[in-house]
Amino acid sequence: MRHATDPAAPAIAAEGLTKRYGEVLAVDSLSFILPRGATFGLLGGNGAGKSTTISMLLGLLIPSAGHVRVLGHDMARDRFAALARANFSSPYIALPHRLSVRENLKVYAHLYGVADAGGRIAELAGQLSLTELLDRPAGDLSAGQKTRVALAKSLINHPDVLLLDEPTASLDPDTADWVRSWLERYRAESGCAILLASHNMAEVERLCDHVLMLKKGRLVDSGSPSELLERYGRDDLEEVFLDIARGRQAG
Ligand SMILES: Nc1ncnc2c1ncn2[C@@H]1O[C@H](COP(=O)(O)OP(=O)(O)OP(=O)(O)O)[C@@H](O)[C@H]1O
Repeated sequence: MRHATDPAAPAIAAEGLTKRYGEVLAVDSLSFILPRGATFGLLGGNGAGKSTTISMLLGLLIPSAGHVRVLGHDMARDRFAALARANFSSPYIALPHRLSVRENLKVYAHLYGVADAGGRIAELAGQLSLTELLDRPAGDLSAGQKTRVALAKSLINHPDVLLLDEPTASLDPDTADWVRSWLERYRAESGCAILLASHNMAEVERLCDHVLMLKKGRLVDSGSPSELLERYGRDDLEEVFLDIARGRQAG
């Protein structure tokens, strides 16, 4: 049965979230709460469990143990109500290549039941400088252009919760900066909660209110960027990341 979304519920509440692949404990008892309107960074080295976590939060992977609530909905029992109000972007998910950008966005608009699909696509294309690309096949776009299309796809349903896996991974520095400014503005205007997995520490420092540091699937530290800098006695988050990755203790 679908339940109405509880406006007081946090965007995401994960409790004891665990994923085991045979011998590999990809995510190990991860608990956190992402409040409405906040931006959290999910950090960790290669294989730390970021993508596995995001997949479980979206209900694409069933946890081996633990629970996730998105906007108050238990993802094990009531995930469609949550998914209608959430969205995601990942560089690992390719859009159908032969469809044009517009056709791709239309498919997603219909999947999410967007009332004025054409209007919403035109609006996002204007905001994300995609208007000239709308009638090109998605497969012909450059990596950076595909990233902007993926971002448009992730916003098609005006989500309340946005999961972004490496949103600026293949963008040149100028376009990446533009996307970061855009995300900052979007969050301020929409009140959307964002969970951002990134290897770019400057990006995390700029966009995130709070950072979750994963190592081998475990949450090894967390705090606001400024709290982490102070705790480790560092000047930038990249140095904190290296301290944690290399097992150095906080100051
Ligand atoms: N389908 C799978 N089968 C077996 N092991 C898997 C599977 N998917 C992920 N893993 C393992 O789970 C662990 C976490 O992987 P995950 O992709 O979540 O890490 P990540 O933090 O997203 O890494 P990266 O930064 O490299 O993208 C890794 O040890 C990985 O090898």
